[in-house]
Amino acid sequence: MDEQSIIVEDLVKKYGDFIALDHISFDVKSGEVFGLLGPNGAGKTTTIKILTGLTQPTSGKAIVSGLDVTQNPNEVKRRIGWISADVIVDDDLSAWENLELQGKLEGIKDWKDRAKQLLEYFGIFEFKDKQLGKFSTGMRKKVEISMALLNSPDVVFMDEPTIGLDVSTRKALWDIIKKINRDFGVTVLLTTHYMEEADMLCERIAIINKGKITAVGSPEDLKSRYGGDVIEIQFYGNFDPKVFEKYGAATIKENVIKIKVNNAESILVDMLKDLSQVKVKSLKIEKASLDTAFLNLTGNTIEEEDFDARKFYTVLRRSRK
Ligand SMILES: Nc1ncnc2c1ncn2[C@@H]1O[C@H](COP(=O)(O)OP(=O)(O)OP(=O)(O)O)[C@@H](O)[C@H]1O
Repeated sequence: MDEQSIIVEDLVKKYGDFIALDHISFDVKSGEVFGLLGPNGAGKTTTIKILTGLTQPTSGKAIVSGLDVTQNPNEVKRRIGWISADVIVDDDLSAWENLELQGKLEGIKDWKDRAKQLLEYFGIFEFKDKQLGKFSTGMRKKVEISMALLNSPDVVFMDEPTIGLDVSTRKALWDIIKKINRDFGVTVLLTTHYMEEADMLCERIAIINKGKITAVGSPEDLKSRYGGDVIEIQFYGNFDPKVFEKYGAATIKENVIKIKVNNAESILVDMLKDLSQVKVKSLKIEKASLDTAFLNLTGNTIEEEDFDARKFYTVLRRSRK
């Protein structure tokens, strides 16, 4: 299936003079898990807000599930689900009451059957009357996803779905996202600033930085196009760099040379003869990663300081309640 669930064309969003989205374009195929990967302030949330009809673009086109969001925001809202730290779930209500509220607010006639089906699917139906605030983080996420799937959406938007989660809950959530994508045929657009998450979860990724999309492709594609492997050789004593510089762009520091190549394994085979002429202390291969692709594309890494404290504490507060 190659039909597109989301089409973004030349989208611009300005807040006063500030350009939050600078002519971005990408599309998401039906049934795909697609990721917007970028640091804080890149424009990920702004993109989701436009696609979910929460804010208007300054210019450009945004089509979701065949409809222009700016012209049919309410119909689009009926066809999508949304999960984010800002989505309101009430910790004082039970899982069932939260679903009921969602069902009634959205005017979903068969909400009861659907809610039962979803809670059973996630294996938490027996806890339906338990107060949401008493759920574990993992179970709570299942309720949040059930709420997003209640209206049988075509597309689910997830804004930083795993922010603030511990590693094992994060990985469990990746499995759930993959499973709902497969079992319900739902298209998923998620935002993340975790490289590993984008790599593990997304069929395709758009790298977004300072309001611009710098590349779109599968993780493998981006790694091979922009990542590059690195061969690091440490020598005993002096060596002639020219012998190794011919294999790729090299950086030399004391008795260590790092050579950037496309495919380290095949280059090493060619290099064997040269290596046999010198005394090698150690040899290391660093395979291409999304980190190196991101660095090469944007000139920056997604640093820890990039971490969004506001969202993190929202999640933390909830999980503690
Ligand atoms: N209502 C607003 N008024 C002014 N500037 C805004 C507004 N909303 C967002 N911005 C700015 O637009 C830029 C993009 O913000 P956005 O929230 O889309 O980024 P993001 O990639 O989702 O990062 P985050 O994870 O921090 O939300 C940021 O520099 C932000 O400060």
